[in-house]
Amino acid sequence: MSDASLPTPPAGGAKITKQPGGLNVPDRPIVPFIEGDGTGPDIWRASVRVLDAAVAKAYSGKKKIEWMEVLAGEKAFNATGNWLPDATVDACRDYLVSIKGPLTTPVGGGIRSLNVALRQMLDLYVCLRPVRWFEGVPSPVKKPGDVNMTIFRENTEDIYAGIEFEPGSADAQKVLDFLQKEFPKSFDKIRFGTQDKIDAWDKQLQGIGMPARASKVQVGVGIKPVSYQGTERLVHSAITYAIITGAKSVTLVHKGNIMKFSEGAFRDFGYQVARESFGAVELDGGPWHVIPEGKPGAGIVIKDAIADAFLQQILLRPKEYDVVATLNLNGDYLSDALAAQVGGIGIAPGANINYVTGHAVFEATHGTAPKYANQDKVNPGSVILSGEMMLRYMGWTEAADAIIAAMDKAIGSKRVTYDFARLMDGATEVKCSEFADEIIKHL
Ligand SMILES: NC(=O)C1=CN([C@@H]2O[C@H](COP(=O)(O)OP(=O)(O)OC[C@H]3O[C@@H](n4cnc5c(N)ncnc54)[C@H](OP(=O)(O)O)[C@@H]3O)[C@@H](O)[C@H]2O)C=CC1
Ligand SMILES: O=C(O)CCC(=O)C(=O)O
Ligand SMILES: [Mg+2]
Repeated sequence: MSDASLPTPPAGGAKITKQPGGLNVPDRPIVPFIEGDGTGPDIWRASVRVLDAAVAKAYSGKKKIEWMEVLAGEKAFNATGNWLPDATVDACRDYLVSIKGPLTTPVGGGIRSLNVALRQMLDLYVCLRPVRWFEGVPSPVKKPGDVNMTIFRENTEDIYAGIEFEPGSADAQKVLDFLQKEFPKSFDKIRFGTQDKIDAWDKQLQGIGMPARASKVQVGVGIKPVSYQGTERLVHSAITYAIITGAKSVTLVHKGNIMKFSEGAFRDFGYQVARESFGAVELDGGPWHVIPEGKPGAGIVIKDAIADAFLQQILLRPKEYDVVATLNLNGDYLSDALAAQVGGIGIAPGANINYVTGHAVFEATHGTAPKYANQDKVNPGSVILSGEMMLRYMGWTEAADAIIAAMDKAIGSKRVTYDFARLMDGATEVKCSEFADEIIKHL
């Protein structure tokens, strides 16, 4: 590990710590931040000014965040030769609460996702992504105000666990050989798992005039673990959140008709958690459940939906859903789709949280949007609202409320970044930094 990766704790700041029932937040907490790749630096520069201004205004200078930069992604690699230095992970662990910009992940080969790695290393099992509409934001749907959902995406399991074997590699062949020996019926379901099957297919192709090919076995294999404990902690968090916020329902979104023992298990585990931890009972013979009278959250319906149907339902009948609990990959797709319904991922915030240890890393739903890097152009709203979630998590609700109110007014002023301006009648396009100025003006 190079020394360049070691952060310098700001003098005068103190650590946030976990205490029973919540966090202990000093008046000058040290909060590590990762600037991010691509548009990350532009967005962070704009966002940090809004967060600081909101805190200064809300507490008249009595409270202040002491920011501590930690390196990850391209900036870390250039400075240290390491994409995700241990010192960065250690800082996020030691200081409990941190915030990050997006980090690039190459498609196919290359490094695995640093974003996913950080979530796994800190066991941040909930990816919390609230989706709401701000008055005036242009949207492709008729009634964007009907969308008010909170996604609880499982953050540590599923295909994102990263247990994958490269097509044509010796390891992939080992896995295929194991399946062939131990689970021959399952192996037989792999359409092109043996040379015989490939040759037979090539022959069919030649039958319709295609030239002969010398193709080999090349099967990429991924493993999709879904455990009871992983599901339990996610669904428990979602139902608890529904109780605290007075939500009407929690919907378990899965593709359990096809992936019976992974996504189907998620649904069954979810209902089990509802019954065993919250006393829910079957509604009209099941499978939906309801929390009965006399229990906290009485009346909350725990239901489920198959992911493909759910994606059309959220467009047609969004009012029927509020808290959503789902697996890692579904949650990834759903977050962007729902964000688009309320105006795009320019204002889609998120948090990765372990409610047991208190560790939390706040980050936008969007990625690095590399084509706009260093143009001071994109919407900083997602990171600003992720910061708002962070302030709320820290108990600094006055500052968080001030940001929401100012964001509302800034959007109302129609001085907005390109993503909104291109769809909003009578809007003036402003830069990323200028949109931050607009929010600060309304604090
Ligand atoms: N948590 C993380 O750090 C994440 C990282 N990534 C990584 O980011 C990289 C790029 O991913 P990509 O698939 O292009 O997805 P991105 O989310 O980075 O960008 C896709 C499109 O979304 C719009 N967009 C994104 N951010 C903003 C913003 N702040 N304001 C306004 N519009 C925005 C732009 O749309 P338009 O073109 O219409 O203007 C952009 O072209 C990949 O390496 C990916 O792995 C992706 C997601 C999350
Ligand atoms: O890690 C990445 O690069 C992408 C992750 C992602 O899309 C997400 O978490 O929403
Ligand atoms: Mg995503």
